[in-house]
Amino acid sequence: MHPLIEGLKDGLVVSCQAYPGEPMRHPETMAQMAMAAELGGAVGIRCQGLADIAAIKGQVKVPVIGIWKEGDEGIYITPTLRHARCCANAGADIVAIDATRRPRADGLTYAETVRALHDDGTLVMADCGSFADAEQAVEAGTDIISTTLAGYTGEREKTDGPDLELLGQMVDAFPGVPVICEGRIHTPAQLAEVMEAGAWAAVVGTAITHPTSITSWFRDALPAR
Ligand SMILES: CC(=O)N[C@H](C=O)[C@@H](O)[C@H](O)[C@H](O)COP(=O)(O)O
Repeated sequence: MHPLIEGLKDGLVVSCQAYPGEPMRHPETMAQMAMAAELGGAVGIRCQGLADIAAIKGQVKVPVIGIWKEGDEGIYITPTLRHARCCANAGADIVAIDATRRPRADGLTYAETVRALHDDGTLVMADCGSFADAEQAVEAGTDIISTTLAGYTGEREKTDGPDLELLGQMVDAFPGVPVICEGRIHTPAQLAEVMEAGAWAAVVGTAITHPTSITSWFRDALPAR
């Protein structure tokens, strides 16, 4: 296994993303967020967009998992080989890509995309939405598989917390392949649960780095006014 992936074992990766139109959507702000997460013990940073990848890579020592989102429906997480190569060129140590079985905009199959990235020497993380996606990703020799898209592609119910069932299926079926649990881990207790379920590492985003969502969780606990 690549030492960089070995280094993520039993660790917390923090996803630092601000969405289009949001006040914190600025590479310097995201780099500050990433540095703060690193100080808190993150073993890796996941981030979005070429400017953020470059800014964060210049500031943190831990590995950077880069994605490039284009739109917000269909295949939008690093949708093509070109997007993935740009992430790698911007400095990402690992590039996460959509690993669903849906047709890709550049006409390449998922396996062809992974092959081209491996030929470049790029490590690939498969953002899966179902067990069948994970099977395809493993067959293609992907370096890391994850539950990132569970609940977002219509194949799995959107669970309140992390999709523990899918995580368990992936861990059982693919021993030897690092499985990252990502998506809706909102509390330290949930993080402990996914690690106990066999996750190689976990990615937490919203609950650490999205103050607008966190504020709304607290606001929703207030009495009606
Ligand atoms: C589905 C999708 O587009 N997920 C994105 C992938 O990068 C991000 O919006 C999430 O914040 C990230 O996966 C971390 O998950 P959570 O924020 O739930 O901890």
